[in-house]
Amino acid sequence: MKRGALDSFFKPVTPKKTKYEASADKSHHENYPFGIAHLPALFIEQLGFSPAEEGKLMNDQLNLDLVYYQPYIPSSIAPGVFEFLRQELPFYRVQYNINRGGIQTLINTPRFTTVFGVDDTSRFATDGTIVDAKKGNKVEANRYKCKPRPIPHCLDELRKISEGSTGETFNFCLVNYYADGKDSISYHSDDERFLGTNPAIASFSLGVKRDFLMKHKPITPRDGVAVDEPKGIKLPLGSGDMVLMRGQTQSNWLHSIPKRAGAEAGKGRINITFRKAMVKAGTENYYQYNVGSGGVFKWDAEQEKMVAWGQAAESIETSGTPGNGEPIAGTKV
Ligand SMILES: O=C(O)CCC(=O)C(=O)O
Ligand SMILES: [Fe+2]
Repeated sequence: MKRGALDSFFKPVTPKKTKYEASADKSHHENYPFGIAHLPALFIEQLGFSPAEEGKLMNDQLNLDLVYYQPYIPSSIAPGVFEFLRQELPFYRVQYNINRGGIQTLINTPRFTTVFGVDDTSRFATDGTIVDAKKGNKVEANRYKCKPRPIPHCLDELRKISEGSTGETFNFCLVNYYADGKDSISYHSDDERFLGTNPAIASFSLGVKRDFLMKHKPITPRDGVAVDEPKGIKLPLGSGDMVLMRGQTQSNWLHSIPKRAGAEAGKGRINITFRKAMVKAGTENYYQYNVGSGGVFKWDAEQEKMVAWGQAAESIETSGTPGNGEPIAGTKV
């Protein structure tokens, strides 16, 4: 008898216990690669209508306006919500071309991403079709080059609670999955014109703790006199935490999740941001950089990693890139 067979005789294989009871109900849409499970009832119950802790206002620095909830999602369910979302959502590893000084460079987004929603000029009818937000009629076939899809139930529950507790409204949900310490997002601000002035962004963290760094944009000297920028900020975002960025924050501050080394570096983290895009350029941009034109990835609980879903892995590596060769505003590496 082979050793493996002997082992499994004495040690029955017990499937890894998940931290949540999967719901049989799923959200469906023609632009989802697969049905997306509803948020388990226990999580909805535990989330309630308000954050686990009251938010701390951080507005004592120049042009900074943050509310920091530590945590927002109760610690009793945060590990389960993390595991659930990592397991159930479709993810992408987007590649695109940029043109730097005449040289084409292929950019590999250093994290998994996914996105749901549509800008304020449109909405999804109950049958999943996109209709004009004002007139309510089916939108012209060429309104979008991308394939917008509604926010699935599991994320929409969180969106509704976030709207209630922040007084803001959101029509987009972007999700990042940082598989390990090598995944990151470089310094940027979410100040695209399609978000309008002073956009509010609710940003949730789940999984391993990662540092969220903020620094003020360079201040142009006034009357030839240099102005010192305020000192940088480091928020060690833990599972369940939420940061609401609003007011002048995006137009004046940059933020990043740097790569990290160390014991926790092998563990995953999910970031969920709710935003409000005003015009269709926002929809095109978000799908271009968070879905792209490559393959879908899904969490494999046995291999404990994201694996190519439903198509040959090679086609992901060789797929066309969404970039148009021009330097593109709003790219976030
Ligand atoms: O992962 C995070 O906390 C930040 C993500 C972020 O800044 C973004 O997606 O624009
Ligand atoms: Fe950001």
